[in-house]
Amino acid sequence: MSAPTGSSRPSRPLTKRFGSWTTGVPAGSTADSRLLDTPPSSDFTHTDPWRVMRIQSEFVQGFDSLAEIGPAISVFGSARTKPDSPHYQTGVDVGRLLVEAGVAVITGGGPGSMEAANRGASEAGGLSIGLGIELPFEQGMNQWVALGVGFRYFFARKTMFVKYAQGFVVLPGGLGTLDELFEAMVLVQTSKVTQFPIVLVDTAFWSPLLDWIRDTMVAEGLVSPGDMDIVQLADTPEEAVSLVMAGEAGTKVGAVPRA
Ligand SMILES: C/C(=C\CNc1ncnc2c1ncn2[C@@H]1O[C@H](COP(=O)(O)O)[C@@H](O)[C@H]1O)CO
Repeated sequence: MSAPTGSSRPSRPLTKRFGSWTTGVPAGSTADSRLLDTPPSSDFTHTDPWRVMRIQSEFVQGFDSLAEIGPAISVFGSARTKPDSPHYQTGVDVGRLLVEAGVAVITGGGPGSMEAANRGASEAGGLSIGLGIELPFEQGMNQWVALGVGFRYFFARKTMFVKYAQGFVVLPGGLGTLDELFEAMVLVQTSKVTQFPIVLVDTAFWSPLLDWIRDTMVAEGLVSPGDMDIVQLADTPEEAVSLVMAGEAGTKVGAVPRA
């Protein structure tokens, strides 16, 4: 029997995901991946314009949910950090100190360092926010999130991390953390955001990356020497929070204030 095609495709059960109803999808597939993948046939292409409505709804939901959170700092870091890791305790302390400094804490809402920062914020009685992401393997929001917003699309979610935060604290992490860090660095480098401190926690972890940027990218003229000032290094939660709250790093001379 041949595989069903086009509109004859069997319907799938409805599944509740992140507060909105969606049709179930094959394992390993997400809305993000289906949008970005090359379509197997032209039938599929015709559904892309309608996805704009879904994408739009993510921005509307995000803007609506976060409009009144007040000052906030986004905290990034590994989803794989274990609770007994020193990085986890650093995340807890960063979350707590940010709340004590008077700001809300925004994370990706997942496990590891995200959970740690949400936990610190929550235990300190502050606003603990998680911006969850639909992943092929189901992953709920961590238990320390008080205000959770779910996203299907990484790009919509990333907009929220920047738009609703006045700075970033970045704990040790992997590719996801690097993606978020470099997005923020490029936004400052290109003056898309101003007065946006980005603080990397743990000099030993981040120095090899910064050395490579300086010794290779700057040396080859691919990055300006001044761009190294976009990020600052810290070794303790106190230092990280002090730097991010000072809010001066990454300021681009002549740039217009953020709208
Ligand atoms: C890997 C595992 C779960 C992943 N769950 C995630 N939930 C929410 N946000 C995530 C998740 N994974 C990555 N992110 C985002 O990227 C950053 C961490 O990525 P890294 O590669 O671990 O550095 C983080 O800031 C999130 O925004 C199972 O444990």
